Amino acid sequence: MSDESQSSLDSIWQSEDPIFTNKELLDIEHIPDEERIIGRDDEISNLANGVHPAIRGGKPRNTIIYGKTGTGKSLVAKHVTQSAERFAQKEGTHLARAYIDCTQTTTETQVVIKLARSFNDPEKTDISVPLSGLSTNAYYDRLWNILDALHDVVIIILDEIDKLQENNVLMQLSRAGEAGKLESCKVGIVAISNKISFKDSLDERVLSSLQEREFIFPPYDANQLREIMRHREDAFHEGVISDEVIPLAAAFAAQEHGDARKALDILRNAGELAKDDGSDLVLEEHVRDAREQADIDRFSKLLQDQPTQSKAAVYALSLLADGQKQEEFSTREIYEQYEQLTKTLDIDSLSQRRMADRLNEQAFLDILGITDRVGRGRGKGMTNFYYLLEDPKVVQTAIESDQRFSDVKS
Ligand SMILES: Nc1ncnc2c1ncn2[C@@H]1O[C@H](COP(=O)(O)OP(=O)(O)OP(=O)(O)O)[C@@H](O)[C@H]1O
Repeated sequence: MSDESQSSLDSIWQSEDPIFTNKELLDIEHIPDEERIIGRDDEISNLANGVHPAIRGGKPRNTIIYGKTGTGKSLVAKHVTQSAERFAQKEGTHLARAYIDCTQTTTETQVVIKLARSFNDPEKTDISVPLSGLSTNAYYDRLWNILDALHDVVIIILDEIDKLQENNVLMQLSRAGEAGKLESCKVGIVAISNKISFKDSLDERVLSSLQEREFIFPPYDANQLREIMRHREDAFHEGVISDEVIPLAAAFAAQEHGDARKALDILRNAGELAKDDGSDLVLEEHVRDAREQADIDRFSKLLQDQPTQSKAAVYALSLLADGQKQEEFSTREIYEQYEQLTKTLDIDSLSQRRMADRLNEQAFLDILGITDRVGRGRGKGMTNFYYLLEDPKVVQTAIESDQRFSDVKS
């Protein structure tokens, strides 16, 4: 390596970040201090009231929290249980908590292993919890023994509980005390879900013990989103974000059902884009670009595991919707576009009916919407009309990240 390139690297390493002083404040995993949590006082005290008995070793009340994505459900659950753990310690109560992300830990056995390992202290119990090799029942036995040996009370947060593949674990955990599995330790569950309909899949007995308390977290309005961001402004150097940045990011996130995650993502990405541009200031244009990038990322993620045929059907709809006033298109209109597209892509063409099935699946994933009404033209019966839930350009860019689609327009 030449001396010249080494010295240019040195100057990069030595330089200070021109935009951020403390970027971690904008990380999604970051749990902010109490004074940075905005607009959730009622939700915090409601949950705390249910957890309260645990401070002195009593059984916390099981709770289900519902609400759309980015409404602070995980944050409030973590904050309240963390604070309870600290307070209980002062009172001499052995309170422990565990957090399970059910999108990652999806089977009954995985959940039990994770809980047993997180509540265990092998030096104090002599109980080992291997990562594999035991039956699910044997893992349960170890979990109950660990809980009785080490803890007066435990609180288990089950985040995105609708992603659990097996509900038996909910039955076991919520009824462990009554069923005589535990001698002294008390168990409280805080279950979190984006979907109210998740209850439909539960056994009556599990449901009645899980939903001793039930809350719905409302979306944030633009004022609250502004405040949430203002309370993280010290992630940036003073004076670096121009005046319009936070209001604009708040307005974008408010359009998206008041999602705080989205607001903070836009703010962080706008800072990154400003840095990449070599700009000393974060400007309105960076916020606009960050928003578009956030939408593309979200859509790419939604679509990444979808089969090519499903992407082709959605892409056909996006081509129709692009640059037109008309927003909804009938199955027939989309199918004509889809057939041309499959020729360009050199892939098989499904029947109209099977293509429509693919579109219907995408509605389930929140990629598009469907209305059914009388079709255009005379003598038409009821037919489905489809519309995109995102700007067609964003949808196209997201799908074009799949190599097969990258050359369609050229
Ligand atoms: N009231 C709030 N004050 C400050 N920051 C917040 C607030 N609500 C949410 N946030 C921040 O927004 C991000 C998303 O919040 P959180 O993960 O709690 O949402 P959620 O409702 O659990 O969403 P999901 O259902 O997608 O998991 C986190 O970074 C969190 O710190």
